[in-house]
Amino acid sequence: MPASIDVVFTPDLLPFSDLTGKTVVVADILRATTTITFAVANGATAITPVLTPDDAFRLAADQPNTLIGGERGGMKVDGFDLGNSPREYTETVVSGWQIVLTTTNGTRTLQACRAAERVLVGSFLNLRAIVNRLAQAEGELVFACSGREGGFCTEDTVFAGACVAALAETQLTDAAEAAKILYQEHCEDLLGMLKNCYHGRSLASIGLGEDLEFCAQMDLVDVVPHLVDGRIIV
Ligand SMILES: O=C(O)[C@H](CS(=O)(=O)O)OP(=O)(O)O
Ligand SMILES: [Mg+2]
Repeated sequence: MPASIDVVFTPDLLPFSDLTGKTVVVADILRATTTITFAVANGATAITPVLTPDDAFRLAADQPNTLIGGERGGMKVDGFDLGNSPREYTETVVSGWQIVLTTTNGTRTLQACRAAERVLVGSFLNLRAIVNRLAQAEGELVFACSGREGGFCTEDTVFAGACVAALAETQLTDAAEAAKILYQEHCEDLLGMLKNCYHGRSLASIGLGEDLEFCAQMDLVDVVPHLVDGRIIV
């Protein structure tokens, strides 16, 4: 069991946390870490998070068997193979392919956590698998919420709180305690929480409401994606 748990609400707060030697779980429920989880569960060989579309085009140009995915403003970038909807990342589409991914919030958070000892990728889709892995971890555990354009978001914090609630008997920071309370407020209706939160309403307004139902699914897959040398693998 981890010795302590902290929750960092936005990537802008990460520079104030020394991640050295710690286990970090990155959360971007809407939608990057849900998409990554589903893609690797469906056989994507690796996912490389990058900051910009230009970085993505440059990196993919050097590598065979590579798809480029991600969004800006929630929509697929011109010239990309895939957007940031997890529903696009089916076995038929991604099995055997590596993916270069850039999104507004999630890939930025993944990049910001590289100093950590280990970086895991969490979502409701693999919550049970993440909790089982963390129950065997020692040392300090940090949940890095991706938030939205530097601000707080409910859905990532609720996910962190769900994990905190499952990891009993661990010392919690005030932020981890607050995340647990927010989860307890929403645990009976995760889909309702996704439909009501700012990001969920914004995705629905651009025709991506079906993603909310997808991202609310609990324990759909049994994988723990993790970052190794800048690439996410299982
Ligand atoms: O694609 C998403 O859902 C968001 C984009 S935005 O914040 O809605 O513009 O990106 P993510 O990095 O997955 O939060
Ligand atoms: Mg997000």
